[in-house]
Amino acid sequence: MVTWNNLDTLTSYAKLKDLKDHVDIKEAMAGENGAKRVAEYSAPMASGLSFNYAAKQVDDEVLDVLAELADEHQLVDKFEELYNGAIINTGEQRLVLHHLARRQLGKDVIVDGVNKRDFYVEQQKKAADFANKVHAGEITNEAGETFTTVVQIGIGGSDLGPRALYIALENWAKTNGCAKMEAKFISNVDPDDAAAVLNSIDVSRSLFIVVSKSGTTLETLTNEAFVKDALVKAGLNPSKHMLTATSETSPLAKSDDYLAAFFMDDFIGGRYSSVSSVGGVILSLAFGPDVFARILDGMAEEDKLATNKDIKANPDLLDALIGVYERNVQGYPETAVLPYSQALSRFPAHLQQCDMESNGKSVNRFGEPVDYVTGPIIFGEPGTNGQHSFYQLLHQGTDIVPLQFVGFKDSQLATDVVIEGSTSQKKLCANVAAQIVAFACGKDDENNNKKFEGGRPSSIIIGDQLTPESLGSLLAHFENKIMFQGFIWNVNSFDQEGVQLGKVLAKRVLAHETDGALKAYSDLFEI
Ligand SMILES: O=P(O)(O)OC[C@H]1O[C@](O)(CO)[C@@H](O)[C@@H]1O
Repeated sequence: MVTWNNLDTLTSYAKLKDLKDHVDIKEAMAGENGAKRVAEYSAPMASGLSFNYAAKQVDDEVLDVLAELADEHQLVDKFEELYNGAIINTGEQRLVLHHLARRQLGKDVIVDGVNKRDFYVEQQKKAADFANKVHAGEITNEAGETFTTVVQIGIGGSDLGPRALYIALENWAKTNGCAKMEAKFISNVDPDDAAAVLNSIDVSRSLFIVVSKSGTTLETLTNEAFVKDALVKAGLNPSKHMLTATSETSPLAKSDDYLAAFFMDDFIGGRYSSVSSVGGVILSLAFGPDVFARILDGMAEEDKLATNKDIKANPDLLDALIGVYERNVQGYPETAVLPYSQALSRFPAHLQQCDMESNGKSVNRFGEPVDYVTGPIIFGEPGTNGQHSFYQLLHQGTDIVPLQFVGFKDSQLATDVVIEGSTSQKKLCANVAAQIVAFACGKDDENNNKKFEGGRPSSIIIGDQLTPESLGSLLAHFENKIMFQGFIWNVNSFDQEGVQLGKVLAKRVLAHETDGALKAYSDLFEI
């Protein structure tokens, strides 16, 4: 049995606090010692990735105390409880089972007589069969033509993860002969979003997946109606073009308006649902079920590493612990995620939801206020574009922002040219290497304006190439990191009351049930 305690009750946390500013990264990363750290401070991840933390503000002494904290706080035992079906989501009294959708880990979890692993696998098979039939031309439009495009209608967790994964593999799939259908996404209730997507496709050859776990989200239901209207205006029968991915208890599940329905359940939170039916259907249609299965394999392999009690062999836990040291001991309020990979352009957006919706909490899992800071602000952009934007603040601003770089030795598409002695890929890699050292070591100058203090911590996840497997491992790494941080802060990372309030108020505005400031703002828009 594990015990759930606040971070500030731990002996190891008191010890950790004594290690504030213990490591001067500028000094640690200088000369041969820096080279030694790069070689030593590296934890293998799944799919050939590795987590290199040489430029983080840690040394063996800090790492030892972080290991003590992991033990004292029973972090790996808590993970075990989670995947074996304990009620970890205390706010909503729910199990947290997204790891089961990756088909591995733990005992069978039976709820109301249903084996949950079997349920998720069954839904994956259903999506695979459906996708295979669409690709084989066995499921067509009413004119007998094949479907060429699939459009996901969803928002938040029903959009960001699947979209980030699709973008990550879109061009890889084209180069590797596994691009089956083009995918598009409609999320915003701004009519320009749906209109722009509809204008860019042949609706008669398109499938639309209405993705909503609850089946009640205003934006998604509005966009569904928007698309149905376009189908009807084009003389098409919406029920021959629309699919749904939803929970079995949602209003969408009871409708006959869909060509097919795929299910998930309340035990997989929206932001952790990318490889449940929420992302599984569109990714299987876009790339084929085999590619989707490869993403799952990459996730499962990384999940296994997250069960290691040795923090140096558990990169997800180690990353989480270092992040807590930076947030709670060093007092850094943000973290930037900086992939040096254009294919990962939407990955930071997905992580923003995953991390901030999970750990942006002020009360512990029992509803009591906590006396320490919790989740950091997450933001990011792909490098090198970010370098020409907000890196100025990262290098010379008054706040220190810990950085999480991601980079690959090889490009995805293998189309490259040598210009002035190096390929574009080499230039990309040179930039990330240079940035890590520039942030850590800085640069002295007599002119203060040109002086870089350095001492700015970063880590890098590095791999050979972004493939379905490494993408899956990368996603699982961050999901697991966020989960471990939630355990450390003793918050419930699996509900999101903070985002529900806006939804309720918007409905009140539309129903004209407002007064005071809400009415005044509504009037500004003549609602
Ligand atoms: O899948 P649903 O039920 O439409 O919810 C969509 C999203 O709405 C939220 O509740 C808040 O935006 C997210 O957590 C969730 O991913």
